[in-house]
Amino acid sequence: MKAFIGYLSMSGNTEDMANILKNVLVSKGCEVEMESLDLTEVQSILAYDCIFIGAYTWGDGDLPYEAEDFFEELNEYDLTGVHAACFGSGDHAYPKFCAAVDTFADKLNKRGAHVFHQRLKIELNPETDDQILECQQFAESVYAWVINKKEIEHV
Ligand SMILES: Cc1cc2nc3c(=O)[nH]c(=O)nc-3n(C[C@H](O)[C@H](O)[C@H](O)COP(=O)(O)O)c2cc1C
Repeated sequence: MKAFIGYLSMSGNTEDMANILKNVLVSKGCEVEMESLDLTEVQSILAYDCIFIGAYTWGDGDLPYEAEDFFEELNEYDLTGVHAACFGSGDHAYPKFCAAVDTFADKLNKRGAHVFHQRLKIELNPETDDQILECQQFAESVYAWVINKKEIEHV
């Protein structure tokens, strides 16, 4: 399976999540490409078996500024057949916890992608054993979901 992980991270928390996801996927034998979302063109990620989109939340539940071009570009594509999963770090001190994760999941869904039902939201840095496990289990669940769906589609 080929996976793409695109993320935005200002202080490294979402990036640490992305690295945990990557390590699990690599351990499953996946080929993983990872890059900052402000460098990503939507066209270039359509061929992956699964795309992971990660972002921290800014302002009052807003997307990071650097995510806006990618987010707008999604409007130009039909994502039918694309498998996607969303993740990000946030802070419960703000009223709209990890709202950027939902904004991305909703947009991908509207553009026709299959979006994994669970959204991975971590408080600040994934540093406790429970938080790390949650990230690892998320990657494993998404992996199993994609493999399962692709097998069904190919029957
Ligand atoms: C000005 C500002 C606004 C923020 N707004 C939100 C918010 O609305 N919701 C949220 O969950 N976190 C919010 N955060 C917290 C960040 O999302 C959090 O610190 C996150 O861990 C940063 O991730 P990063 O290290 O990947 O950049 C805000 C942080 C700052 C500095």
